[in-house]
Amino acid sequence: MSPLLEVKGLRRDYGALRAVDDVSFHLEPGSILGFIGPNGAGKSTTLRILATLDSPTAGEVLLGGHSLVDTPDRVRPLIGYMPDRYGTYDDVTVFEFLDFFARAYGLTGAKRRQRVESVMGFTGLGPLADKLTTALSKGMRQRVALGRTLLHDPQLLLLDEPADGLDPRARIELRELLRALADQGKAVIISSHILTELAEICDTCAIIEQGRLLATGRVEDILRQGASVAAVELMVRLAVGAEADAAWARAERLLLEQPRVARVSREGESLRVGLELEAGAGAGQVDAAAAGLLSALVTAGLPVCSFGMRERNLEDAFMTVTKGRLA
Ligand SMILES: Nc1ncnc2c1ncn2[C@@H]1O[C@H](COP(=O)(O)OP(=O)(O)OP(=O)(O)O)[C@@H](O)[C@H]1O
Repeated sequence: MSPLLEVKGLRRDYGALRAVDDVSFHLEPGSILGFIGPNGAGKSTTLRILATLDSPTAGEVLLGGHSLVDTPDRVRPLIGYMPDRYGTYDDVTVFEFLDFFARAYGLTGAKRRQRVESVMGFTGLGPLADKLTTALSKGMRQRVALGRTLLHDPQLLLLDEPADGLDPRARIELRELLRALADQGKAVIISSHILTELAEICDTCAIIEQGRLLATGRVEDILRQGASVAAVELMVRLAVGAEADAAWARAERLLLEQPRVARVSREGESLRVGLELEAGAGAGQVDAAAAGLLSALVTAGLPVCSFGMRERNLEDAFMTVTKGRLA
């Protein structure tokens, strides 16, 4: 299948700052690309350029074979862009809001009504048609924003941090909507720093840091790229109250002093540890490294109450690809 979108050597300078630096990737119809990076990595700038709202300093973007830079008017009907801050207007209902934007897209008469109703049906907003947009929950406002993006039936969806601030249920629902859109043949780019969310929804992902793409490819391949890190999770019973923070900091320091420990992050009462191994290390070497770590921790007096290997996730791969500099 030929790519719907081809991004070649994209660059964007703001004065001396290079916000996007030689970014290249492509996207096929029906696929979902996760655009992963920390704050300030260049995700929004890239998406704004793809939405024709900003111009690149250098590079080329082709959408359906047409240049986005030279012929923006030609490609705009193919693009649906949802910015990270989406506004709704006071005193308008869900129907009025969508109908207003459908008019702005040039839809008229029965076709407009049919499109608005179809979008409300798809996003599950039908029962809320007469509700004021300001009275909706964040998850529902998010759907209104997504609905607005879909009114003109675009081929490429650019969604900037759409899962940000949503509760787990709203995220799952968003994921299902995006999957359905991909099944309809639309190409989707979704940016986020919620890595675990992206792993479940995306076919491919691109990891960006300081404007540069560090890795692109299928999620499974990216996971494999960092395969020289094994993930261990351990629970420790530490002091509570005033002493707690110091006790956790001591535990993290102790872990980081151990050979092969590449990184440590705290998740509730657990510590997640990345163990660095030789490329291609077998199960025996992983087990030996884990046993060595457990023995050292117990000897050092850390009250470990559970210890086990965990499946690697996109976060582990991200940490490997970025060498943990972004932790
Ligand atoms: N209009 C602008 N003028 C000057 N610098 C800008 C402008 N827009 C973005 N930048 C800078 O470019 C870099 C990339 O910003 P960008 O918003 O693309 O990052 P991001 O990955 O989307 O991060 P976030 O999740 O925080 O939005 C940052 O250093 C930012 O300060």
